[in-house]
Amino acid sequence: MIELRGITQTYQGSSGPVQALRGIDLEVAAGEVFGIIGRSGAGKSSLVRVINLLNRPTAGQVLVDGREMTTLPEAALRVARREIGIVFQHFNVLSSRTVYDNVALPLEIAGLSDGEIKKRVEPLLDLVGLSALARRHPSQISGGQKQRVGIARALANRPKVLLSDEATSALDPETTRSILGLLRQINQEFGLTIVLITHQMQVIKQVAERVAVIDAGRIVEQGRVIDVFSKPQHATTRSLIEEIVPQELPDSVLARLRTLMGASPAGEGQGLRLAFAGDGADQPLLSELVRRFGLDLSILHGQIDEVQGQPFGTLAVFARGAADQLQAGIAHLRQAGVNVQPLVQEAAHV
Ligand SMILES: Nc1ncnc2c1ncn2[C@@H]1O[C@H](COP(=O)(O)OP(=O)(O)OP(=O)(O)O)[C@@H](O)[C@H]1O
Repeated sequence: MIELRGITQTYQGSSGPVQALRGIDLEVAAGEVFGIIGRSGAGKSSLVRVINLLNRPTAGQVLVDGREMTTLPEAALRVARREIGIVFQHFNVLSSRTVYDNVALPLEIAGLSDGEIKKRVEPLLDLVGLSALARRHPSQISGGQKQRVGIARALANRPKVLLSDEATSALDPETTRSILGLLRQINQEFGLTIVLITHQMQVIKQVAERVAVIDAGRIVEQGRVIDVFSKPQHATTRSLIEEIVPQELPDSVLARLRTLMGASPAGEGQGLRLAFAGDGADQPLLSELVRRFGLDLSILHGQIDEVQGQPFGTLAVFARGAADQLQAGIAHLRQAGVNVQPLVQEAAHV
């Protein structure tokens, strides 16, 4: 649906050229929810402006639905832009217009009659849950409701792609969840392709199917969200994931680990970090360790979450038992796809 080939964007800064995008290649398939994540300054805004055709890239091609956009003349570009709806961080609703009139605006610009506009706006307000608030002004609704207006307005021209540019960054976690849920619903009901640009891993975790990580103007990693989360390759990806699944153990847990280690004979007790991701994570692995290998397990710390309906997270445990059984138990976990790391260094740091 969207294909970016070798996109570069160079700005003329006050102290020389700034290379904001350095050869971006990306493919977003029709009907998918694709996330692009990066830290401040990574090039996200520059990329948004290229995808929604507000900026022509310095080099490279943008194809939407197979059509090359970068070479279109201005007038054709304005029409093509209607195929890409966009939702902004600060909602960009017009305060002088009612909720209804905000959603109607792009249709007025496109020249539809009042009757046609009504036929489109009413179901959209229904979809985003704002029918009862149609006559209110933006000052009379909440931030989450404003973003719902933004989403309905973005859908008014029946775009093929919805671009979400930090759409939930100004919202609290609960409202973020409800807006992301709405985007997911729209994706599933209408098969609309959604591209989410964000700096929040939480957003990627909640709705994206695939993700690309942008860093210093380059895509440094991309793939299925569960794969990228479970085996991050790049330092930036790892630090972004750290925000949702912290790897560092609290001092109190480390102290407990040290006590348990001190109380076990050499080789018969081991602190372990178990990282679960995707398939196999829901097997009764811990009870197997107890039953089959006769191990005693103390759970020290843990955070198991869900990514695309699959368990994801880490568990820190202290396992005690005969040395050979301990090693056999660890091998069993690894065979089941659990990433097992000994907590040796962590314990030493207490
Ligand atoms: N118009 C411009 N002129 C010169 N440099 C620019 C311009 N716009 C962006 N840049 C630079 O390009 C780089 C990428 O900026 P961009 O705004 O795309 O990043 P971002 O990931 O969106 O950051 P943020 O999340 O902070 O908005 C930065 O180094 C920025 O300073």
